Amino acid sequence: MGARARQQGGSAIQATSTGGHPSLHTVKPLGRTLFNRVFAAIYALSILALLFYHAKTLFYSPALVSFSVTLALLISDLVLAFFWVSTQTFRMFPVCRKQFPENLKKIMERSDFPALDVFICTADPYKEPPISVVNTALSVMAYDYPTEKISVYVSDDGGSALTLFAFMEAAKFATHWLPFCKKNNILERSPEAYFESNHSFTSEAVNIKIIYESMKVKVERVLERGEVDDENITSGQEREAFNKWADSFTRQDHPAVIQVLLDASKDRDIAGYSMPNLIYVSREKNKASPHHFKAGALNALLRVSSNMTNAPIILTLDCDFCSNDPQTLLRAMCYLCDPAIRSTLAYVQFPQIYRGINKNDIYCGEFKRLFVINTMGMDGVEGPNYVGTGCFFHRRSFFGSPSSLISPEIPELSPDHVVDKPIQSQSVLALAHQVADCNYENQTDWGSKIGFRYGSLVEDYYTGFRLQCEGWKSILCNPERPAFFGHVPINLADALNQQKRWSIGLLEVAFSKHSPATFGVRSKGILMGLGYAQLAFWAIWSIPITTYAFLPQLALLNQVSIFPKVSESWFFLYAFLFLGAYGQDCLDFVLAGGSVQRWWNDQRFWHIRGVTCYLFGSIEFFLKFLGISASGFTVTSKAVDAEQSKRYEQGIFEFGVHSPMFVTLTMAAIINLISFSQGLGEVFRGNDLEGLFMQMFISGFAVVNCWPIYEAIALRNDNGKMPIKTTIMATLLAGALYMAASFIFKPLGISNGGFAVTNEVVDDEQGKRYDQGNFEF
Ligand SMILES: O=c1ccn([C@@H]2O[C@H](COP(=O)(O)OP(=O)(O)O[C@H]3O[C@H](CO)[C@@H](O)[C@H](O)[C@H]3O)[C@@H](O)[C@H]2O)c(=O)[nH]1
Ligand SMILES: [Mn+2]
Repeated sequence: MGARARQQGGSAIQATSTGGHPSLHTVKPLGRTLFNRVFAAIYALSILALLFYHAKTLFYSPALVSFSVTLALLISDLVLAFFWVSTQTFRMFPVCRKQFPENLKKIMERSDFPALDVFICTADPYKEPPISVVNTALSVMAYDYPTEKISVYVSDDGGSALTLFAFMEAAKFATHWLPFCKKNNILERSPEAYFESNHSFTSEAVNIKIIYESMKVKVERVLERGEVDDENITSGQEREAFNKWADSFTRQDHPAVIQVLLDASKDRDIAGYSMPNLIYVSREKNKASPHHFKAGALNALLRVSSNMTNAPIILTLDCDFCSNDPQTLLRAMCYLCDPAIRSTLAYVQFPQIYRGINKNDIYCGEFKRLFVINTMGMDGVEGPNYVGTGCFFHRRSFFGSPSSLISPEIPELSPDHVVDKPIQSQSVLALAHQVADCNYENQTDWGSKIGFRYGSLVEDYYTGFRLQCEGWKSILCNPERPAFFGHVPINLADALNQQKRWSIGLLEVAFSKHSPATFGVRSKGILMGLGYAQLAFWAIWSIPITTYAFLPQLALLNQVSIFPKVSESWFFLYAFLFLGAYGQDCLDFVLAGGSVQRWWNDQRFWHIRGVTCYLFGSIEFFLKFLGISASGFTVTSKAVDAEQSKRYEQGIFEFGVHSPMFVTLTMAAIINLISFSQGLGEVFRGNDLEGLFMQMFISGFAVVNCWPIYEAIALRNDNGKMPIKTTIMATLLAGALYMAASFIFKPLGISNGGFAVTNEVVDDEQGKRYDQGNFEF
C-alpha cells in the first residue's frame, strides 16, 4: 500500500520532468512524515495499554454499576481508537503540490485547450440571493481562457423566475464585465468582490460600477416584489420565457425550463469578442418522482450539457463559490491535460475556503482538517475525496471505470459524442428538455453506475468515493491564492443543522452495501478504506464525546472515582494519551497555517458538535434506517442578517432560537459546571481529591470550553442569547439526569465521613491490608 502511494506521488514528478517537456506540476512529501510515523508507533502502544487496562478493570468489576461504567468507557475509547487509527491515513503520506500554468502554452496550442462546462447549482432565491449566484457565474465566465470554450450551466432547483430574471440581466452585464476584466487584468472577477476591494477609480471602473449597481438594484427589487413584472420584461423572447411560469407552476411541480441566455457562436461583448455560453436550466419536477436533490440536479446538467456542448472538462460549483483567481482553470489543466496521468485522473479538487470567517473562527467554519489537512494526506495515497464544489472533472469519469466505458441510453449523452448542431437548434433544445424530464432516469444507470451517485445526502463524498473505488484517481490543488471563496454559516443553528445533514448523509454511506469499512477496504486497500471510513463514521464521535461530557461528571457529583488515581502509573498513560493527541492535533493545525486561537475554538466546536449535530444526526439516521422518519436536504441560508453578522464579527455565539440541539448542549454545560464547583468546594474543605483528580480536570476543561454558553444563558441581553425555554428545559433535564445518576451510583459511594472515593481496581495487596483492618494511606 505504502509503495503504491509513493509510486503515485512519484509518477507525477516523472511525468512532467522527463521527455523534454517543461514541467506542469511537482509533488513533494511534507517534512513531518517521519515524526508522524514514529509518534504513531508509540501512540499505538499506549492505546493497546489503555485497552488492556479497561479489560482488566472490566474483569475485576465488583458490581454491575462499575461494570457498566467501565464498559461505557471502553466503548468510548474504542471509538476514539478507531478515529485515531483512521487518522493515520492522513498522516502517513501527506504531500504538497505546485503547478506551472505558464508552461501549458509551451506544450499545447491555445486552440487545443479543452472546452469547459461549468455547473452552478442553486435551489432557493431567498436563501441563496440570485445576485450572489450571478456573481459566481460572472467570476468563472471571465476565466483567463479562450472564452468561446467556456459554457456555464445554471441549475435552478428553486424553479424561480426571479433567478432566471437575474441571469437575463447578468447576460447583458457580462458583455461589459468580461472585456473590462481582461483588458485591465483584474484579479477579482466577481464584481461584488472587485468593488469591495481596493480597486482603481478610472472612469472605466466607475462606469462599470454604475452599470453593475443598476443591475443589482433591478434584481433586488424584483426579489422584494416576488415577481417579474411587465416593466422589467424588455423583449418578446423574454416574455415567452416567463410565460412558462403559469398558475400551476410551483417549485415542486413544474415542467423543465431551459433557456439559452448567451450563445458563444453568436453573442459578442462590447469589444466585439465572443462570449461564453450561458444556459439556465430548471429541470422538471413532480411530487411523485424523487429528485435526489443536488445529485439529481447535477445529473440533469450532465445530460443537458452533453447534448449541447459536451465539454470534456466539467467544473462543479455551489452557487456561493466565486472564483478568486482567473488562473485557476489553467492550473487545473496542468493535471487534466498531462498525458502521463490524465487517463486515470477523475478530478482535481480545490479546497473549500471561505470569505468572512471571524478572527478566531468561533464555529470552526474553516474546516481546516476536513478540507485541507485530511485531503493533503489522502492526496499522497490515492487522492482526496470530492467536496462538492471547486472541483474539475473529466466528463469521462462519470461513465464507468477508466478501462470500461458505460454507454448511456442515447448516443447524444455519451462523453465521446461530437456536438455538430448549434445549441439553439430545434432538435438540440427538444432533446435537452427530454433529458431534463423528471422520469427520464427511470430504468437507467443514472445515479447508480453513471453520473453523480444517489443514496446519500452527501452526494459529493459518496460520488468521489465510488469513482475512486472504480479505479479513478484524484488530485488536490491548493494554490497559495485561494481559487474559490465560499460562504460560511455565521449562525450557530445554521452551522449545526448543516453538519447534522452531513452526519446523516455520511452514516447513509457508512451503513450501505458500499460502506468504506468493508467495500472500500476491499477495493481500495486499508489506507484509503480507513480514510473514507473515518469520514463516513464522523457522527459516532458523539459516543465518546457525550460519554465524557456526562459520565465522569455524574460520577464526580456522587463522589465515585472512575479513573486511576494521580499516584497510579495508569494515570500517566491517560495524561500521555490526552496530551499526545491534543498536542499533535494542535501541531497539525498550526503547520497548516492556523492560529492557536483558531485551534482552540476548533477543539471547542468539536466538543459542541459531539453533543449536538453528531448526536442528533445519529439519532435521525437510525430513525430513518428503521423507516420511522425521513430527512431531506435543507439548504443552508447564504442571506445575511445585519445584527447577527455584527455579533459574529465580535466573536459572540448566536443562539436566539430554541432548538433541541441547544438543549443537550446546555445540559452538558450545566452538569459540568455543577460537578466542577462541587468538587472545588470539597477541595476547599480540605478533602483529598486524588482519586477524583481526572474527573475534576475533565469537568474543569469542559467548563472553560463552555464559557460562551454560560454567557448566553446568564450574562447577555441581546437577541442572540439563549432562549429562556431552552434554559428551562435543559435545567429540568439536567436535574432528572442528576437524580437518576444518584440512584444508580448510590451503591458505589462509600460513606465514611470524609470524601469517599471508590476505586474499582482492587489491588491485591491493598485488599489484604484492608482485610487486616489497616488504614491505607
Ligand atoms: O435540492 C437541492 C439542494 C441543494 N442544492 C445545491 O447544493 C449546493 C450546496 O447546498 P448548501 O445548502 O450550500 O449545502 P452545504 O452543506 O453548505 O454544502 C456542502 O455539502 C453538500 C453536501 O455534501 C455539497 O453538495 C456541497 O458542495 C458542499 O459545499 C447549493 O449550491 C444548493 O443550491 C441543489 O441544487 N438542490
Ligand atoms: Mn454551502
